[in-house]
Amino acid sequence: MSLSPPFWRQSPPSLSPDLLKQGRQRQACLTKPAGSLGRLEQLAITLSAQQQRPRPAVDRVRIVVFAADHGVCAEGVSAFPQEVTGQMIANFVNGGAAISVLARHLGAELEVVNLGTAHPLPARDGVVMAEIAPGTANLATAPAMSTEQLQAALHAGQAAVQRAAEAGAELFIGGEMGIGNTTASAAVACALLDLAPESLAGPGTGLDADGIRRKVAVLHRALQRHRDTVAEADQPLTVLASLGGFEVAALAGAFLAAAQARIPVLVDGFIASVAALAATRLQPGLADWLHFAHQSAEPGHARVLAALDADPLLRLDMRLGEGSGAATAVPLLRQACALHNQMASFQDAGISKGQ
Ligand SMILES: O=C(O)c1ccc[n+]([C@@H]2O[C@H](COP(=O)([O-])O)[C@@H](O)[C@H]2O)c1
Ligand SMILES: Cc1cc2nc[nH]c2cc1C
Repeated sequence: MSLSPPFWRQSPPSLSPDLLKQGRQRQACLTKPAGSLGRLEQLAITLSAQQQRPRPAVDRVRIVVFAADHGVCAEGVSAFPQEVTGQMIANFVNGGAAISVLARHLGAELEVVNLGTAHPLPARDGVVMAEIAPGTANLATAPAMSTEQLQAALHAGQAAVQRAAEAGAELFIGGEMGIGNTTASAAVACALLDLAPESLAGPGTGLDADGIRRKVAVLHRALQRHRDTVAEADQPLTVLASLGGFEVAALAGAFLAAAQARIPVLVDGFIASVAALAATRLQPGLADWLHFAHQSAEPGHARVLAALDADPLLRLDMRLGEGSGAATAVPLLRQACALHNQMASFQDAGISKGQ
């Protein structure tokens, strides 16, 4: 009996050249000068090929917020205390968080997945309990997680996508919540991109200049501590295990699983983009399935987007996480689809075509 490889070893499907061509042809006959709807045109064409339908739609949007704590908080790398992660889980399901408001506004489904908080929380309605451990280990002094924990996080991402697919999701947004996760994400990006901590560490939730210097020093120590392991062959996975967070790994798993389920992904801010970077290093074909919603105010995000060759749709100086930047870009995707699907053609409207 041959065992199939784990889902993160399977390449995502490629986009149908026929549907891409059909989409381009449709855009060319709509009543507008060619190219005049700018990036909205390609957005609709790509969504059409991703969804394998000539008339794409993003009416059913699934937002999943993966939450977890980080041992590296012991180094004083965040402006906020660790208990905020658990407190925000309650806020998400009580409807008071920014992403709760945005999800309601969009008519999107919001799911919260608890991957493990420092002070374990009781089970409650509206929270998927998928605790791996009460947070990661301190990545400055030890591997953030074991291989088994990494695999559990990847599978938690896949399971969330399976629930989204069963609910008929037409677009997947992966959000995150984890005090300390800009340090873990910066560490992962430094290792994957071979960049110095100075170019990827930023204020996160609001560190001052002294705080950022401390964060940079912690990142230097972490990269030194893990330098032999992260140079190994299976790099994206060892980097995620050594330096990442449960929610970062779950996002990477979710993005890969979404592509395999042919669900387009709208990527949020710095942390989500680092997860996308690790996942595309594992499976380069994932890039065809990702739309980048915004450029966060977290300074390292620009570097990560450049490495992904991504030009995000919005620059609003947001730096919240939770999937909030991605949710903010959903109306653009909806408008791109409405224009593609509903505009009259030159022929139908009896309008003369240009050259
Ligand atoms: O998405 C972003 O670009 C982003 C930028 C800065 C901070 N965050 C959020 O802030 C938290 C991490 O910040 P910190 O300072 O605790 O590392 C975490 O819950 C993220 O969702 C998110
Ligand atoms: C209040 C608060 C809300 C958040 N949402 C995502 N990260 C966050 C960090 C803090 C501190």
